[in-house]
Amino acid sequence: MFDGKTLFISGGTGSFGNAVLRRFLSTDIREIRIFSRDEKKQDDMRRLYKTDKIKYYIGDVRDIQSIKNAIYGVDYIFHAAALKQVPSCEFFPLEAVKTNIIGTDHILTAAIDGGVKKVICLSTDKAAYPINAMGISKAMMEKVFIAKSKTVDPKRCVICGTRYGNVLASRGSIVPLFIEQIKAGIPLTVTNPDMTRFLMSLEEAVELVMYAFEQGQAGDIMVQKSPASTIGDLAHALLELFEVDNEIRIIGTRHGEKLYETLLTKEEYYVAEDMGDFYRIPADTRDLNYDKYFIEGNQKLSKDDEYNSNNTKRLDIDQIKTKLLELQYVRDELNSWKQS
Ligand SMILES: O=c1ccn([C@@H]2O[C@H](COP(=O)(O)OP(=O)(O)O[C@H]3O[C@H](CO)[C@@H](O)[C@H](O)[C@H]3O)[C@@H](O)[C@H]2O)c(=O)[nH]1
Repeated sequence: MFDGKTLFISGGTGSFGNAVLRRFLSTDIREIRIFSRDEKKQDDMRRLYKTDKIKYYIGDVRDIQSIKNAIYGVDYIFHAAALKQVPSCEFFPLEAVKTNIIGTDHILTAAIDGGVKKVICLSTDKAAYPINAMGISKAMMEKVFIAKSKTVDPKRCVICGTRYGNVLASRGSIVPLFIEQIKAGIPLTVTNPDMTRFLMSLEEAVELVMYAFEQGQAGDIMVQKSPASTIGDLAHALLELFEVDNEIRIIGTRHGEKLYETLLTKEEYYVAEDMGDFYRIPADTRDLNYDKYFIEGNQKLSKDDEYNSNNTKRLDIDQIKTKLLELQYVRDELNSWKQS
């Protein structure tokens, strides 16, 4: 489906963008446009990939003109640009509003005007029952793309999204931090050992976006069924893999953190379509004339549960080790550790 097509990735210099590139570079895709703010990271990628298939665009989703300048001839968009760190968004919530909410509207407006055929917006479990500024801004982002998807004929442009949990070993996340601490011989800083998180690999995150690309209809949010672990078990799994016994230091929950994450709220679980390895949360297609719809009320709501990191499949320490060893990054770190 991507043969001869041009794909635009906002926030394309991040872990997700690089994983998409690894998947597409050997295909017959015509062009991949990396759109981001950071010229240094773009330059690093230019040197790494050394291919004409990738074109680099400096711009910011906060500035719609910079998107318009880069969107001519684009067929599809993966919209990954975001402020994604929970603690920093807690201190700078307006920055999250500007990038995650208004930036998404800019991407969608430019996409519709520019004749883009499909846009996949990446969201997070933290958008479900959100309690922190990052999650609240992502929840609003979802509302923005669902509303926007109704303003355009899907034959012209389909707008949909994905929601996923913690991506193992993504930049700035807990696995690289624990590995750095192990290598430095210092205590592993665990916020709360009983906290649970959904665990996905980067490849699974790309798989979910590809699934949304193939199956997503206007306004859909696609969710991948994922296992979870406690943070305490994750720390122990890494200690066992590296065969070390660093102290585990409990540092307490950080600003805006939840004890567990939700991928489907109770209300969504009720309407979601089970698609095997995935759930599809369809957009509510009713209009504002609610009196037409009174018989469609959600009478069954109370009997169904939500889908969260406490009630999904829980990995034990051995299973976490197996999952970690699937990651090239962990294997590389482990090899260089064993050689040193
Ligand atoms: O020193 C630390 C830092 C974090 N944690 C814990 O590790 C887990 C994961 O933390 P982190 O890797 O920082 O990710 P999250 O804050 O859960 O957020 C990530 O995962 C989300 C999906 O849930 C994405 O939306 C975010 O962009 C991404 O940063 C959490 O339970 C933290 O409490 C520790 O135990 N010790």
